[in-house]
Amino acid sequence: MESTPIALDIVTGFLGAGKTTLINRLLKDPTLADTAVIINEFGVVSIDHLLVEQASDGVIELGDGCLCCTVRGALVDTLAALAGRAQKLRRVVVETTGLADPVPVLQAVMAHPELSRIYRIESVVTVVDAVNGAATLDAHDEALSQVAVADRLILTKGDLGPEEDRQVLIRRMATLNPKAEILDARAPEAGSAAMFETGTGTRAAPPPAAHHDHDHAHDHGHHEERFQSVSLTHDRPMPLAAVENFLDLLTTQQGEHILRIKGLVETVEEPSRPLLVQGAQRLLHAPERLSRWPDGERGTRIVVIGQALDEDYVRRIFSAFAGQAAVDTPDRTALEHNPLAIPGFRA
Ligand SMILES: Nc1nc2c(ncn2[C@@H]2O[C@H](COP(=O)(O)OP(=O)(O)OP(=O)(O)O)[C@@H](O)[C@H]2O)c(=O)[nH]1
Repeated sequence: MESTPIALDIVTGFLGAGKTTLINRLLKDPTLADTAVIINEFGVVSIDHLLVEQASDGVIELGDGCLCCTVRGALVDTLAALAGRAQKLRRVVVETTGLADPVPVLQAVMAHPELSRIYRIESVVTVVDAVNGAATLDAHDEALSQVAVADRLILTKGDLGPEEDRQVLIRRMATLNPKAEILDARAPEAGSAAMFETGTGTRAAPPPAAHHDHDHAHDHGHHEERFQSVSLTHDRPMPLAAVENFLDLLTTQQGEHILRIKGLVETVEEPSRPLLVQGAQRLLHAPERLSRWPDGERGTRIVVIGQALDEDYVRRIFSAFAGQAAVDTPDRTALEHNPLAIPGFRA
């Protein structure tokens, strides 16, 4: 007798749109108890998996690189291993990086003789941020593709921006993908298993790519080359004010190049409780205090992902605020007093 296939759901959406936040809500839904979550990250310092609030054995982190490019093989291996191991597993949720195109991910599973038998692709859920969504769709083909292939579109951050802009974005999303249901992240279904249940049963085939008619690999090319990921680390506590000033200066000076900021900071004020800092494009979210260090390891680790980002400048201002003044780098006091004192500063 054939056993029931495991539901496979893809949660995608541009950098910082709110994928992890949504998955954390989902994991609290009791009907999702037999669910494994696979997380793929872009950037050498891994933070995402630390932020998914679940016993670590339910959450699997895939290595550095983009799921639709370098780590596709790792996903296939992970899915095969999960199927072999877990008798009770009913659903696997894959959170892609913000830059991934979900189509090649679906194709990899469906083209695999073994996996296509074990897994039933249930849905592609794309998260869109109401504040940055319009600008993101204008600037990044990846985001257009993610919206176009979705079964469900979840609109986040409706609490942050004007309702009028949100309505314009909803109309645009509906034009890009008339078949997908659009749900506000505040709706109860958005944080439950119902989000994945599209009512259409097994997808017969992966959806067509948004608007490319040429080879995927050539289309969006190599994310590792087009986007930079800068990892900043510091092993001593930093004053809260220094962290805030660093983030302010970073977004003021490099804002147009920044796609994502995410990090855990050890502060002088409360070293035992890490400060979670987050930003998406120019939007800096209010920092959050976590109750403990997720992996027990203290120290600051911040990832900045950008396009045409001035990496050297980012490192210099971080060093200055972290009190690691390098030769030629003014110290924090001088910077706070006069940010223009940074060597290489460009308006
Ligand atoms: N106010 C508000 N903030 C939100 C909402 N959804 C997400 N955020 C915040 O947005 C920031 C980014 O959210 P994440 O869930 O980490 O985004 P992500 O898509 O997983 O990010 P990447 O994995 O880096 O691409 C965090 O600071 C969240 O708290 C929302 O609906 N409202």
